Amino acid sequence: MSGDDGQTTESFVSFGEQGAQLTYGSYLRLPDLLDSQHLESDPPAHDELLFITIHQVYELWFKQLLHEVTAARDAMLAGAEGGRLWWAQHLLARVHVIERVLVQQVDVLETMTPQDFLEFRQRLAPASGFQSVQFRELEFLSGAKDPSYVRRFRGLTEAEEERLAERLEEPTLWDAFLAVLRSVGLPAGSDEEVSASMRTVAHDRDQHAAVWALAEALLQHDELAASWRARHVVMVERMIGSKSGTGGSSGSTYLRSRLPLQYYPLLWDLRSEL
Ligand code: HEM
Ligand SMILES: N[C@@H](CC(=O)c1ccccc1NC=O)C(=O)O
Repeated sequence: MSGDDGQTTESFVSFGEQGAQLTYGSYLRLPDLLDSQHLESDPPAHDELLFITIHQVYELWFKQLLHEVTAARDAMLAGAEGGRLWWAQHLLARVHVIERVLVQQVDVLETMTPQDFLEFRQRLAPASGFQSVQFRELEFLSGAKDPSYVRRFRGLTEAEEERLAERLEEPTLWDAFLAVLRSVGLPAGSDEEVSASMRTVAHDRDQHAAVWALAEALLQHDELAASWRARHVVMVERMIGSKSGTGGSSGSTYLRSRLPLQYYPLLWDLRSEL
């Protein structure tokens, strides 16, 4: 801004300010966000705020991951001729960074001792992470569709039930990858065909650089999901040992049974065939 004396003075210049005045707090809906931590314990257990905050942060990142993985899937479904494989790859690279944050975030919750967790743990039953709809949506969208998880959910709202049913219907990231293979003329009708096509891709990276890069990005996503499961179960054993879970499962025994899950077994098998 130029004053009468010709000197430029520091001032807050408004730009693009139209209609209602946006503020930091109103844009980010902070009144709602910061009023969403309600403790169950009474008198309040000191560590329950951390427990709630961590879970809410996870759910926000799950929402972001669903947004990114869905867009990557759609870009891949259009095949190589869609011209957006670079975009899928770009988004999957972001997905990996977020997933690393999710694994590292366990460290924060692990600063809680088992004694401090037990101050409010009994108040949580029958709630449990098992009921995280977005976590299950991510598994389904990635390729691990298992309708039995929907049947085991308790207390789903109608909207949540619909979201899960839709995820069971719609194409997965793996379906989208098969569309990419077909779009470059590689057969992907059966597992054997997919494996043979992947050997072709792996042995001719000059020709198939984009497809190979996407396969590696899927494998990275799979590996990071496995890292989260492994990190979570170790934290669980540190917190509750071999006790059963508030969600009614055997606890760490159940969680360990999920460690071998692979979203893309054919991409892992390929390693033995190269
Ligand atoms: C003190 C910390 C934690 C403990 C002791 C714990 C314990 C457990 C247990 C025992 C289960 C098995 C289900 C049950 O019977 O309850 C479970 C499942 C689960 N938890 Fe946690 N958890 C903790 C923190 C977290 C955090 C921070 C998240 C992040 C969202 C999370 C997400 C999940 C998910 C998604 C499942 C379902 C896993 C599956 O079905 O494969 N948990 N947890
Ligand atoms: N299932 C845990 C409790 C727990 O961690 C939890 C409880 C309510 C909402 C989310 C949770 N997080 C992960 O399971 C337990 O058995 O101690």
